[in-house]
Amino acid sequence: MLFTVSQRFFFDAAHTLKREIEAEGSRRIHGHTYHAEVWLAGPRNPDTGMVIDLGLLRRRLDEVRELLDHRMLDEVPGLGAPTLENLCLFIANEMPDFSPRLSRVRVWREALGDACTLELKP
Ligand SMILES: Nc1nc2c(c(=O)[nH]1)N=C([C@H](O)[C@H](O)COP(=O)(O)OP(=O)(O)OP(=O)(O)O)CN2
Ligand SMILES: [Zn+2]
Repeated sequence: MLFTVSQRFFFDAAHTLKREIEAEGSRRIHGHTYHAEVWLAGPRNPDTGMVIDLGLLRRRLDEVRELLDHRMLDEVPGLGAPTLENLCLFIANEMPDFSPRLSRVRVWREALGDACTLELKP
């Protein structure tokens, strides 16, 4: 049996984005509230009844959030262009200790209805 546990966090950040369309607005420094969710898949430990203690995931996500919250995303080392795709990849890459179980990362902007999901396991 495979169980999947997940946790969400949000962060507020500024960015600019070079685009072919709607370029003017995107090029000006502005901010969004981003939401992220991380899924871990694995067997349940029969002794603990857990895939992993979600407190461990929460502690790691608090550290990842610190790298993004109230930041200018254009200047975050290792992110690249501040797109939803790169934010998914950045969050996944900041959790190497969880990678054997990391199955999905999703980042979205409620206000705009934009979302991106990175699938890490078939
Ligand atoms: N594949 C992707 N396409 C786009 C992304 C993305 O992350 N991946 N991001 C954007 C924009 O950032 C997003 O649509 C928001 O637009 P933006 O100009 O950044 O901010 P606004 O508040 O001006 O949003 P409006 O849609 O103009 O209201 C685009 N494409
Ligand atoms: Zn934007």
